[in-house]
Amino acid sequence: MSVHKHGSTGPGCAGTCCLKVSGLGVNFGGEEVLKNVSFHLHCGEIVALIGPNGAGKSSLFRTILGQVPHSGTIEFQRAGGDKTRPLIGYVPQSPTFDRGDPVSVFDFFSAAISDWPVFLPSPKRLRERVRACLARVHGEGLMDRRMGALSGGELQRVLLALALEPLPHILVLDEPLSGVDIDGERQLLDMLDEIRTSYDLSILLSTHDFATLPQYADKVILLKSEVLRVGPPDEVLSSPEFQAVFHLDLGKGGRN
Ligand SMILES: Nc1ncnc2c1ncn2[C@@H]1O[C@H](COP(=O)(O)OP(=O)(O)OP(=O)(O)O)[C@@H](O)[C@H]1O
Repeated sequence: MSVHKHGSTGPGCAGTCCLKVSGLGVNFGGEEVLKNVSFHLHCGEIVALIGPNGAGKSSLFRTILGQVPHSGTIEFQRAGGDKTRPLIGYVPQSPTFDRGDPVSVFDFFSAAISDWPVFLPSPKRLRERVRACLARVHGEGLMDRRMGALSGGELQRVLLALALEPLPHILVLDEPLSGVDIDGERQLLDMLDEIRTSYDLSILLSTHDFATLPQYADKVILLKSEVLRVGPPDEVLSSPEFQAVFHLDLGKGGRN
């Protein structure tokens, strides 16, 4: 469980650049879902992607993950100018589990990170490994809980722990706050803040929760097929582009 440090400042970049997306375009069956999308993600930054339903947020994430053909470029920068693909941890939009499902957090986790058959007694070292992974999100106590019995916030923590094993360079989270209550939301956001500092991660997440953006996001990207506005949260939330898209005037601080 090493802590790694990221690359150097990229050309034309004020900060230490980790991901550079330039002129990105995605077309699904003739529909231009993403058009000329450009932005930079710097090391240690939390960048929030906002936009209405169907704006292309998930499509952008899947393109960065290498799952979608595209035009334009996606460049990664790592320590020592190494431009090989970095590890990306991905938390998809929250899956649902049957409330009666007997699968425990340990079963779910160990099936994902090892090939040990779940019907055999688990070796102590595997339990220790899963416990250490869950400890990254202060979730050791969740290990023997059933997946179906977790709250929205607890489920997000388990998925986050999974995305952090092995430790990625970039963490991508698709709407991590949906289905999470106010307390769970606060815990999750504090945890992301702690994780980016402890592990020197860059975090890219999408959200429909604008009120919390000024407290945790370094930068906000307003997307509606194309980037309509990018900048600090206060600036984006009080922009005419934001008002035109959401018909909301949140003013400075992001609260109405
Ligand atoms: N595999 C696909 N094939 C065809 N069209 C797709 C595919 N995936 C997404 N789309 C379309 O691309 C557009 C953008 O969808 P996407 O899921 O990326 O938006 P989103 O901003 O994540 O929306 P939401 O906030 O509702 O999750 C939508 O019109 C969607 O129907």
